[in-house]
Amino acid sequence: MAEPDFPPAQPGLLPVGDYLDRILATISPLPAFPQPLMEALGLALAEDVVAPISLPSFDNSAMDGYAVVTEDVAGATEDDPVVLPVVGEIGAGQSSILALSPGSAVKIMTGAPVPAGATAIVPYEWTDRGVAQVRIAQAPSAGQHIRPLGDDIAEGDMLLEEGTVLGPRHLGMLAAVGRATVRTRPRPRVVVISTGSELRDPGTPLGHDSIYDGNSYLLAAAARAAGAIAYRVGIVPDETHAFTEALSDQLVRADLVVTSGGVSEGDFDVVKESLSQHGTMWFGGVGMQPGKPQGFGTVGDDATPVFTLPGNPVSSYVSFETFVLPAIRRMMGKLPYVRPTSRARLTHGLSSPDGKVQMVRGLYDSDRGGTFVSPVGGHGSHLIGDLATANCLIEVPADTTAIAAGEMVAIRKLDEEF
Ligand SMILES: Nc1nc2c(c(=O)[nH]1)N[C@H]1C(S)=C(S)[C@@H](COP(=O)(O)OP(=O)(O)OC[C@H]3O[C@@H](n4cnc5c(N)ncnc54)[C@H](O)[C@@H]3O)O[C@H]1N2
Ligand code: MOO
Repeated sequence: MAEPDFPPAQPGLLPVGDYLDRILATISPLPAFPQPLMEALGLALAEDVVAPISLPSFDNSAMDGYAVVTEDVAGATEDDPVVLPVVGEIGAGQSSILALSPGSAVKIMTGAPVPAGATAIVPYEWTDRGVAQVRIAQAPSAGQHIRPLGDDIAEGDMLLEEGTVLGPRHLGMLAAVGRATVRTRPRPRVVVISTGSELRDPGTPLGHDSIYDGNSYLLAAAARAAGAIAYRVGIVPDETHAFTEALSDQLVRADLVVTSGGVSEGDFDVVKESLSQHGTMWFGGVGMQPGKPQGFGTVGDDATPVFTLPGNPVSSYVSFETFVLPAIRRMMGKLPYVRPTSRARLTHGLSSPDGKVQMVRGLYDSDRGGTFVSPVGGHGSHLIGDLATANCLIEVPADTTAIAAGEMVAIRKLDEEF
């Protein structure tokens, strides 16, 4: 990874776009290597794939029937059928009969190689299905039901360009042309650590002063949904040595680390305290609400990128969406890095702080009249119930303080593949 290039502690808020640009300039795509096809599902190709063979790789029959010479059966009708001797049978996977002599027919199955000299296939339905000889009651056109060599793919064709994200149909085609492996960028291993002495694991008793650790699940699930391999490390208490130890233990298996909590101004903000010693870590305010307090840098011998996200659940999630998701996609070589925006009509007016991009949780719905979006819940960054109801973020620009109902806004659809 490159050295992060951030301004020294600056008085104002760093604009969202500047912060993201600096993050992406620090992150490098992971080295590519050949992977078996089934491991490559959802990964970006790191090579151009050229067809090593043609498909079909030989002329073959599209029907179960008889291979014939078209001229021999040109006059065949229901009332005046043509009768030909059947000189053999070819199944799929058999090339026992290499050539057909005029005046005869060969039984042939779907997918079987068409013998040289045959110019059409007569389907069973046009015949009496004879074994020693066959009665043909309809004339095929030249080439009928023959799938010619190279009809689909020609050897040397460009099949898939570098950067293509491989889906089931791509993998099917790669296998069909004989590729067992493809060079792809692997899934980054993302370690998620949540900090806070008030946190408890779901399924354990809750004290009157404790809360369940929702964030490590939220962030690890978001990392997995983004294509990463997510390791959810349990809770680390607000103690500097505990955090430092947990981090150094985890670095061996991490391509990227995400922490939650401990980055604002509190007396127990251990993440900031522990990592501030690192020359490459930047902590500061970003012009976004929720998600103002942020930290990013690289740590350890391998310069592993670390994102320290704010602890409020909605802030953590919005920060992940805005900064970590693009970093994971860059590591995977998946373009675009940033989730695209689309337009929707606002059903209710909303207000927004001046000088910060506001990420409002929204619920969109599309019908023939267009896409409409309603803000969900309030501004509070603790409102995880509302976050779970939302299916998009409404992005309000930093210089906009109010938007009236009926106006068009930019939304990011959270559950859509891109
Ligand atoms: N004096 C100031 N106080 C705060 C400021 C500020 O500028 N000056 N910024 C506020 C903003 S904005 C945010 S966001 C939070 C960020 O705080 P931290 O990152 O230090 O997070 P914590 O204090 O540890 O926790 C905040 C909040 O979130 C809850 N939390 C934490 N971790 C989890 C988790 N894993 N699962 C569920 N909930 C979690 C935690 O209990 C707190 O309620 O700081 C503001 N304060
Ligand atoms: O910016 Mo904090 O992230 O509002 O809640």
